[in-house]
Amino acid sequence: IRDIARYYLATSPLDNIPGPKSPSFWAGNIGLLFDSKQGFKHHEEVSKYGPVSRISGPCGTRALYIYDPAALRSILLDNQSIFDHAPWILARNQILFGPSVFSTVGEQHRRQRRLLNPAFAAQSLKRLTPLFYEVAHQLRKGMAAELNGRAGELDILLWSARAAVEGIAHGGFGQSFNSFAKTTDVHPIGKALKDLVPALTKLNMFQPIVTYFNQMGSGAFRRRLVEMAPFENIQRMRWVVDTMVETSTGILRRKLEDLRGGDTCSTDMLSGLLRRDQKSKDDFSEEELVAQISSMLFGGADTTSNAMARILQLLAEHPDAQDKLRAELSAESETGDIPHDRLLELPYLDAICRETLRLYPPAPMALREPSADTTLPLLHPIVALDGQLMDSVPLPKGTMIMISILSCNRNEAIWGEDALEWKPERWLSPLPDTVTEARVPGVYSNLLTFLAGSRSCIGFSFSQLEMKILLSILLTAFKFAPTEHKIIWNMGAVNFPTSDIFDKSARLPLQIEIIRPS
Ligand code: HEM
Repeated sequence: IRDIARYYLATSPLDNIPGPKSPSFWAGNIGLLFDSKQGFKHHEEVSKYGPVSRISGPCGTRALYIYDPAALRSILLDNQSIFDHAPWILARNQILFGPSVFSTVGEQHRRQRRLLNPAFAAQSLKRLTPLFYEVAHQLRKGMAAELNGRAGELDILLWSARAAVEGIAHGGFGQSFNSFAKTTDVHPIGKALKDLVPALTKLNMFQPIVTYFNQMGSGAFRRRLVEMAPFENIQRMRWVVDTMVETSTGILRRKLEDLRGGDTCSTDMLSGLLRRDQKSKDDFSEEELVAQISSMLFGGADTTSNAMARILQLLAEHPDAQDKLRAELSAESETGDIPHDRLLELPYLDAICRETLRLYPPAPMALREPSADTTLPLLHPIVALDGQLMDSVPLPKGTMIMISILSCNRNEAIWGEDALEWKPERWLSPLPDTVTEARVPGVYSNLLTFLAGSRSCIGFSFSQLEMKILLSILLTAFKFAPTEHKIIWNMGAVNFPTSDIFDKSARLPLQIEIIRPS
């Protein structure tokens, strides 16, 4: 209690940094920044205070909102050992996935990334090309069957989600969840992955106590507590986690059986990993392997499907861009699927992907917490509340940091006055000097979409290849147009669209015409 009183009564160097008023003591600005309806507007409001601003975390705690490139370099690259996930996020991820890259730190995290990296290297990904084409053709066939030879309206988010889950299943594990089958045969993992983020959001109020929960008694005792909890959302979450564990365990067992049975041909990532693993000294334990499988399922499904749906919506709204992309793809695919190397070279396809992932990053923010007092350098100095110019910000240990991927990618000081416009053409000529000079620490094209450093997205090239293959098949088979329904993009850990049809669940209707029958 004394520590809590001291925190609220003491002044902090952060009090001198300008920032917005807190809309609520309990949720602070963080609540609004994650709010599905008001989140985009609040990001815009907060970003106006500059590339670093003081915001409120839960229960009136001090937090920072950051999109200054030098500060981001310090957090994500130069001092990443002191900037990691907050303990409660690691504890939550441990419950959701087990000991995977999402929940481990330090040497264990580095070892896991070292073991996983070869599976995501360019040569390994190239071998996934036929597997992704198989998924893309299944997607095209499924959509064409649903349209039954006529133009009609389809929920493109649903079809993108099916393709993304199958992409991980085929490319990641050499298996299928029957996502394109009639509903009764579909594996429940698709629904579990779709339910995970909404269920987590509804459990937000329990998140700060999750660290203590993880320290209570044995695993069996904690499991019993969860089973007895009289909350629908906790029971929904239990079903999601159980489904992920059962599915991942099943995937691993089947794969091990195949390899013991002499399978030397499978090119999926898990086969490659297990073949190498048999020779490695510090290889994964079975528990770690199951945890990585669950993490790949989660990390790769929702992000990629929402990104795909966004690209198709933009193409529907920009028929000129759609025609131009179709012309580029059609010219290359007259004799069949576009070969891997050629596909990655296509300039307009690449520009469409980069521009969409710049303006609409599917995961718009990331949270971090320094484990020691430190100072953040700034590329763009700010004027403090006492009138002084600050070119660095003192940062007390334990401060919640919101890295705004969204505001960094939309920063007009870097991208120019047209930063808020969707302009694929900007990628077809050299980028402005302000972009290169800013040295944004992203692993992808001066963008923060896939973050940077030791916790950058391990699947970013995987998702690029998968999306390009899906687009190459869809654009040459169908024409996309908007419907009369209004589409709203909602803020969240991963942004998602809803429309005014029936209810408020995630969907994105588009009008689709078949232009090349299979
Ligand atoms: C458009 C698609 C994707 C986007 C925008 C995206 C974005 C991100 C971001 C921003 C992070 C960092 C989160 C944080 O530390 O707070 C991340 C981490 C991660 N992503 Fe992705 N991702 C995408 C696709 C994928 C795919 C396809 C996979 C797997 C096949 C994947 C697996 C992961 C994993 C395992 C991590 C955790 C890495 C670590 O902590 O070491 N992601 N992703």
